[in-house]
Amino acid sequence: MKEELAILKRILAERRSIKPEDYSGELIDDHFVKLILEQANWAPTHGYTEPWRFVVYKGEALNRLGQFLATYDQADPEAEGFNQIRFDRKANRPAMASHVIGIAMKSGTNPKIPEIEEVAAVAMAVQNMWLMTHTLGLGSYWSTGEVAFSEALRDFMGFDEDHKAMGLFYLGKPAKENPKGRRISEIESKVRWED
Ligand SMILES: Cc1cc2nc3c(=O)[nH]c(=O)nc-3n(C[C@H](O)[C@H](O)[C@H](O)COP(=O)(O)O)c2cc1C
Repeated sequence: MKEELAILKRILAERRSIKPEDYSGELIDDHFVKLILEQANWAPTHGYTEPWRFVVYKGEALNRLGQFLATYDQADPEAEGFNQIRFDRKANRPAMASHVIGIAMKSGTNPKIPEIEEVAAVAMAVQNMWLMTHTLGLGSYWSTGEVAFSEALRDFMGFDEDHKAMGLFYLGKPAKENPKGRRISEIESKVRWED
């Protein structure tokens, strides 16, 4: 038990956000991606709604995703202020990863389960994936920003109006050691006990 506790504490504290710029470019075997996704499915939900939905992008699909992200950011190359360098950076970023997992939430139909609970459940599924990637020695991070929750991303991912897009989960082999974690304040400053 003591050993399990030490391992769990270490995994939770040492999981880091590792971005595509810090991936080696090596590909991860799909088998590991499936392992990661299986653990996402163990996230808890209220009422077994299991609202998480994913699309895995790999290979050429990463370039299609990049084109979508760059075009969402700057649709018109003829527009004043169009920045080609920025466009290319956005377009090329997904292909720096081995896989990118598109995250969506399927809206529930049970009025007793408000959307905030479904969002929380999807976030727990993502945390499961994040802990898995870290434990497998892989790098990952949840990328959001304006596009993450857009109908445009939902449509690009091929989900209908019953779904909400919730961003992208980048996956790759880290090129270097994970950075040290940082938190702004101690847990004590965020907790009040009442007795
Ligand atoms: C819901 C969510 C969305 C995030 N979106 C972004 C993002 O768009 N860009 C980014 O650089 N990091 C994003 N992150 C990662 C955070 O920057 C990161 O978790 C934070 O800096 C703490 O670092 P750590 O994950 O290594 O502990 C997101 C994290 C969460 C939980």
